[in-house]
Amino acid sequence: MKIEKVNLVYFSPTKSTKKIVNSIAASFNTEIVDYDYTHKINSKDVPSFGSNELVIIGSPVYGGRVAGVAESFFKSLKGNNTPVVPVVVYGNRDFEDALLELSDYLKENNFKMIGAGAFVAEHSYGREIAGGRPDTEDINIAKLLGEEIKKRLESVTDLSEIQEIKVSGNHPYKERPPVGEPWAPITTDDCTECGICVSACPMAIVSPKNPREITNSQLCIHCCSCIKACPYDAKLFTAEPYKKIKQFLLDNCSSVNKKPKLFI
Ligand SMILES: Cc1cc2nc3c(=O)[nH]c(=O)nc-3n(C[C@H](O)[C@H](O)[C@H](O)COP(=O)(O)O)c2cc1C
Repeated sequence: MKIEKVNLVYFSPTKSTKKIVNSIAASFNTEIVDYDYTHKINSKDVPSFGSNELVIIGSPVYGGRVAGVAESFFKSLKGNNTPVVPVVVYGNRDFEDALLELSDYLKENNFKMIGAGAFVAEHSYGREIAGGRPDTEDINIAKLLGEEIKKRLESVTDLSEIQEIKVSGNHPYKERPPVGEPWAPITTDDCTECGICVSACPMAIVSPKNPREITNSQLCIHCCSCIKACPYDAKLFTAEPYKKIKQFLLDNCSSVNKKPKLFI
């Protein structure tokens, strides 16, 4: 069957998910439409897709699930017997139920899953955990997934000829952590007020007037986009919950680097 367009739809505060979905699309020599929803995840303006389009949908894994702030967005995407490749990107701990969850939302909305993947990237919480990922090997594996999907689509005349894919994960999904006391990054004296963090924050809570200030800590999703974007390393987390998670990650997830997992 002929694919007229490839759509990339993703939420990616620290840009690893963006890299992976772009690499999967690399082998398609057709129109590629980039729907980067990182800075408009609460938008009601959500695209719907036709049966001759391929959609590659990506989310980071937060707590073994699809990023919570993006859940409603992913649920609102509409297909029309549209081939889809759901992708989750995780920081070398585990992706648990995230890929199953994402694929469930898409199947409920008239998408047909023809391939899927869970990829590893540097953990948002620090370079010590899977630093440098996705690396060349990860990118090549993402490209390979794209090539495989392309071949599969080209080899059939109708989507019904492609067997639906099963991914790993459990029902009910892992519970999201309870909402505790809010915590947000602090700013050190190295801040030059350049404002890069203002544009990096997907929740728009770094004050444009004073980038040292977080306007609403309750909205902080701890994605680390401001921390990673700062050229002066002037933003960091010092809160206790962060320290605990970071220590856990250093103790358990920093020595053995996991491989991407493809479902094709
Ligand atoms: C709040 C939060 C929770 C996370 N939970 C997990 C997790 O459960 N398992 C894991 O391996 N990585 C986890 N990570 C790491 C991210 O999934 C990983 O860094 C991912 O590459 C981020 O995607 P992005 O670069 O597209 O923003 C978490 C990161 C954050 C910020």
